[in-house]
Amino acid sequence: MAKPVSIEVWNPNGKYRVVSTKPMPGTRWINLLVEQDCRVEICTQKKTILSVEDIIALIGDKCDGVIGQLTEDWGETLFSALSKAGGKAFSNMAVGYNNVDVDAANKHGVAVGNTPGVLTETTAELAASLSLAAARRIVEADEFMRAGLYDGWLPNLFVGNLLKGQTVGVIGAGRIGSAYARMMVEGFKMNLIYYDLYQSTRLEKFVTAYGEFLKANGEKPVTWKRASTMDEVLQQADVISLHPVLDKTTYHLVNKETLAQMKKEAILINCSRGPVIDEVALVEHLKHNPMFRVGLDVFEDEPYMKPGLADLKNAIVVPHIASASKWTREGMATLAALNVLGKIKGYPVWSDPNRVEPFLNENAPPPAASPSIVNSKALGLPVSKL
Ligand SMILES: NC(=O)C1=CN([C@@H]2O[C@H](COP(=O)(O)OP(=O)(O)OC[C@H]3O[C@@H](n4cnc5c(N)ncnc54)[C@H](O)[C@@H]3O)[C@@H](O)[C@H]2O)C=CC1
Ligand SMILES: O=C(O)C(=O)CO
Repeated sequence: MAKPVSIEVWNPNGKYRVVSTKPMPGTRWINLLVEQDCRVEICTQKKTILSVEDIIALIGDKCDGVIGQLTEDWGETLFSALSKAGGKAFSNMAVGYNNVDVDAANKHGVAVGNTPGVLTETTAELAASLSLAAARRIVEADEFMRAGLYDGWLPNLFVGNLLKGQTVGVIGAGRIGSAYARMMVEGFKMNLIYYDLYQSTRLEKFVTAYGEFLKANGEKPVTWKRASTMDEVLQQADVISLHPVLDKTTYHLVNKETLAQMKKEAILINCSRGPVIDEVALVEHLKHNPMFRVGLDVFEDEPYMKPGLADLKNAIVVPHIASASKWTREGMATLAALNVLGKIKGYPVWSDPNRVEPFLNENAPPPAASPSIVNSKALGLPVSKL
């Protein structure tokens, strides 16, 4: 069994043992645990993705809760090990929890936390950055400059797409998809078409109000449309950004057939999860459609890219950094720690995981609750009255 060797310990005499499988940004999360009598053990092993065996070794014989990462496989084996060690809580340091088998957690009575809300704007900003970079061919142009190829202004040099007046398509208009839509509509005066299983009334009201504002100022108003099928978005949008959860319904949502429906010069952005796109089909599509561009933060077989993707000039690729702002990453660590702490202390679960701001205020103690437990109903956990 591969044993993690390198561990940093805070408050060695704490009553509750909480393990974090990775060092996380900031110190507030550590202080909050230590103040509540936790011994905090942080795995500092220099190995990016810990195996199930590594994590079993970390859990050991007695462990009250674990804070883990989206790269780890939290299934039957780990929940069984955690439960045998007396553990009652696990939190992903992520809003997405497709790496977690929630049924297995339910079976072992382990609460599963995630970190919604705190990464909404940061992730949407990266999706917007990729949209702009793809539209204006910024990465290609940067490489051209650094290669010393620029020898003077030319009318046809790196001509890209104007966003103003074009249509932005959002698939999955939840927290992040809606934030991205607002940025693109307000920032670049794009019209919106979106597809989601649920209506996003707030988003629709925002676009309507902004359209009225523009009209009152003598400008062309922006418009919105809720598509009844995803195909409508694919066919009509000039920029399409993917923001759904990853589950059975969204696996390979973008594939050979759906790619063929998109405009030849469309831009496709993915800051959700890699397997939402069939990446082999995408590589083929990019090869045959040089004006089609993509901005990818996530990959089907992370950390790897499918063969050929890295060679394509019409693809911009970044290493899953959409939530990587200091405020967000520190906030994710705080929410993950408070999820675990809340369960250990027997606190109720916060009633609205879309409203986690009170937990992020550095100048006040956090509410006595777990900010977001995804299986709270299945476990019959009490809900906070706050
Ligand atoms: N690249 C990155 O670093 C990050 C990636 N993410 C990913 O983004 C996802 C979304 O996060 P949030 O917006 O906070 O979640 P959310 O739950 O607010 O939004 C997800 C939306 O997807 C919709 N949806 C579900 N199935 C669908 C389907 N078949 N077709 C269309 N829409 C569907 C839901 O109705 C919901 O509105 C996370 O689950 C995570 O996987 C989140 C943060 C950072
Ligand atoms: O929170 C998530 O789901 C992430 O992907 C982290 O960046």
